[in-house]
Amino acid sequence: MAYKVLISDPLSEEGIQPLREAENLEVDVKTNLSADELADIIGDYDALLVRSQTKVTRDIISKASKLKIIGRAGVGVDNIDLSAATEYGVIVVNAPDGNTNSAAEHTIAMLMSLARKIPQAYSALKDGKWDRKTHVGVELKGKTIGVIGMGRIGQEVAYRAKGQRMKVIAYDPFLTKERADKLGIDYGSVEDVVIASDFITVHTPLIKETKHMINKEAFEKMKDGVRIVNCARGGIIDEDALYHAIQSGKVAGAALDVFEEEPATDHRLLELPQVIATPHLGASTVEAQESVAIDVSHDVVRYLTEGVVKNPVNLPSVPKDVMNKIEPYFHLSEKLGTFLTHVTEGTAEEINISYSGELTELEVAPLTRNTIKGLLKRHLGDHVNDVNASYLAEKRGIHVNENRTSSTKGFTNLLKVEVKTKHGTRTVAGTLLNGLGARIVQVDNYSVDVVPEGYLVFISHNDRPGVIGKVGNAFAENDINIASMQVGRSDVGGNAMMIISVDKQLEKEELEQLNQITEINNVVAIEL
Ligand SMILES: NC(=O)C1=CN([C@@H]2O[C@H](COP(=O)(O)OP(=O)(O)OC[C@H]3O[C@@H](n4cnc5c(N)ncnc54)[C@H](O)[C@@H]3O)[C@@H](O)[C@H]2O)C=CC1
Ligand SMILES: O=C(O)C(=O)COP(=O)(O)O
Repeated sequence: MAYKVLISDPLSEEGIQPLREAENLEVDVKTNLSADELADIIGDYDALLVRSQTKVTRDIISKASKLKIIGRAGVGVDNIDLSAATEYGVIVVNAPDGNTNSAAEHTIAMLMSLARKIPQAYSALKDGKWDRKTHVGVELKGKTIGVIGMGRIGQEVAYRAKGQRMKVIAYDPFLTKERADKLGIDYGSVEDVVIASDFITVHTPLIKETKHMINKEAFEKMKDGVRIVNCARGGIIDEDALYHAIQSGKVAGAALDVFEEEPATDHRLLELPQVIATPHLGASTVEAQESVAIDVSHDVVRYLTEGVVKNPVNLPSVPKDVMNKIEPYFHLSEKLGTFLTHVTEGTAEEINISYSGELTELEVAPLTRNTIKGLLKRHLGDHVNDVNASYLAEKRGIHVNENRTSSTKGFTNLLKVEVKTKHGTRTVAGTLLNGLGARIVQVDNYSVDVVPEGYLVFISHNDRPGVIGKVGNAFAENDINIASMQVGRSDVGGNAMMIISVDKQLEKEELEQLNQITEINNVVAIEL
């Protein structure tokens, strides 16, 4: 059956060609949907592509029973409920690089328009007024511009501002002195930037930490006559505080491309002559739109066909070369998790995952997620995936510890998973044998050699003569073929276990028959 993709904001037609050309993909473009209309149809779709307009709320995500991926053709994902997406196992991807240049150029255009009052002069002239007195501007040369947020766009803006012969002072939690020196700019705290600047431009994401970071207190610290630019996100600047700072004369002007509530057609800031504005046009160029749509379309196709993406937002990104190295262990890690769900009694409280040998040199976080997925999937169902596995474990109060050890027990690589419940601890370890594939090599303290595949029967029993024969007879009586059998014991006459590979899943009665054997304490049928 074909995957269905919904595009709910206007995207470049050239940019979505990868979707149109992909096999097995049906693309619907339905823009300007109300929240209710989107909620009504989202259940039919496997992928949703948006810009900043569509609000992808928890309600929408909860109704999106088939949804696997949300693609944001742009940078900011504040219109998408990321926690809900993660919880429901929906991966979110964006296109972080495609609109950097356009947003930086727009910021500079706004900065110059603000300094020279171009929109106000244009508007007056269009109204038939040749007014050269009201529209006297200020120069940029020699002025200080404060850049808050020195990511992709902030850096490009700083670079261009230097081209205007401005002094640049910046703040970003990741900006180091070395980097600032290299860029030929000053750096300081938010307060340093706010105090020193004639112009302030913000380029952070809108997150808890940045919401209203430019507020009443910040305005009070600024130079009189400061000018403000926001081409990042409405809400980074407190709009009420900005309004009052302009009215009081503290702020000489503001250039705004973004607003707390969009569309912002009826906003009191727009009534102020000192405010110039555009309707969220930072990324609206032919080039940027084509680029972001191409990037996000490729990720959607890749995810639906191969399960990999380049720009994940709610999953750490794993470089391709790293992925190639860890990929062979994926199967093993999930199977170890699944094996443990069968043989563990009670609810997992702690999961300890140890990586040894060659594995210690690899980026193992994706394997940890995959192991957790294996541990949760049997009870929670197929909606458990790489996106939500860690979240679901955390939500259930399961502590997951990941560590690297030198103890390889002679294997070149060893992946050991330990699950602690109220009833005790169970351990299983596996390895990837060169040329032979995955093997389970340890269950608790017993060494075994089991292919983690197909149907297994796990028997705990007391080490007595004749048990193996009785088990063999029971299998023969029920016409069940044994492909392989592993037996281990702690000490002579003590606890022992068997792992038997069989050709089919055992029926309930067959398991009960095995349980009747006096020496047997427990029998579990495992499907891997
Ligand atoms: N107006 C428009 O159409 C467009 C707006 N944007 C917006 O521009 C903003 C920046 O985008 P990019 O540069 O691509 O993102 P980015 O992720 O490359 O840069 C954001 C920077 O903000 C920094 N940051 C985070 N918290 C901070 C804090 N508390 N104080 C100072 N800096 C902080 C980060 O360390 C990072 O370096 C985003 O909000 C994005 O949504 C992006 C493209 C177009
Ligand atoms: O990429 C971003 O963060 C933007 O703000 C661009 O938004 P848009 O795709 O033009 O609605």
